Amino acid sequence: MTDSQLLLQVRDLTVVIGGRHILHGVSLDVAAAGVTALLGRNGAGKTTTVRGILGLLPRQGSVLFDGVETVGLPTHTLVRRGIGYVPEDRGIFAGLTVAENLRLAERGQDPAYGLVHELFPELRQRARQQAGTLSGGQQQMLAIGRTLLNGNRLIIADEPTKGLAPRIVSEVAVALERAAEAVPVLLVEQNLALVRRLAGDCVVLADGRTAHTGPAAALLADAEAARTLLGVGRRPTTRPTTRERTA
Ligand SMILES: Nc1ncnc2c1ncn2[C@@H]1O[C@H](COP(=O)(O)OP(=O)(O)OP(=O)(O)O)[C@@H](O)[C@H]1O
Repeated sequence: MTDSQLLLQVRDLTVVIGGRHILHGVSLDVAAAGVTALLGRNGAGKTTTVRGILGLLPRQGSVLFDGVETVGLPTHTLVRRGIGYVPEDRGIFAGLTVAENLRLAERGQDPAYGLVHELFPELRQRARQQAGTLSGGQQQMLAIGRTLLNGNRLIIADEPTKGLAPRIVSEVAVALERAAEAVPVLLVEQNLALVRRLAGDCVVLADGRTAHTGPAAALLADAEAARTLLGVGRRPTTRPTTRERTA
């Protein structure tokens, strides 16, 4: 991929919290279109990477967004430059209506309600509903829709399907698919079926480092690599069969 096809280039991102190195030099690229998945076992450093990219944690290294260095810039500047964030807890206001949640997210003169309602008609239909009474999938639509209001150029979504029932996961998959048609997405995700469906490239972290980068489909088709890097699938049995044991 050429540099011009890359929207985000992270190099040697290091995060130290309370004297402990959490990230030891993460490097990753996010393509200027589609979904790039950020994968890894629990505790590998995915959320810390996202928070480091956004400047929510003190970090060192380089984060180029559209070719411009952003390490050293405050989070609000990054947000103004066009990075939308869907945090793990969704960050919506449960006591406010859908319309109020969207209004609070407005920035600038011309919020893109047309795009948001085109992608997520339910948000228009449920404009007056309290956000806390939406289903988990609808809440994710609201959280994602909110990031599309402001002409963002990249959406970072942190485990949007975590804790959701399978039926709701499919709703969120559709929401992400629709969003990614409009804006590139960096998706932190543990649900590999969803990754297979949505992601072009993937980056795998292990122990605060980049352990693998490449096409998501190739990694997920390689059972041994998926097991080693992601801890999924069963180890091939090495125990002798009954016949071998009794021979
Ligand atoms: N504020 C903090 N203080 C100390 N240690 C932290 C802090 N935040 C994260 N860690 C540690 O850093 C490591 C990486 O955490 P992180 O949440 O980034 O992993 P993750 O890959 O997102 O995991 P999960 O899939 O479980 O959400 C873990 O060992 C975690 O305990």
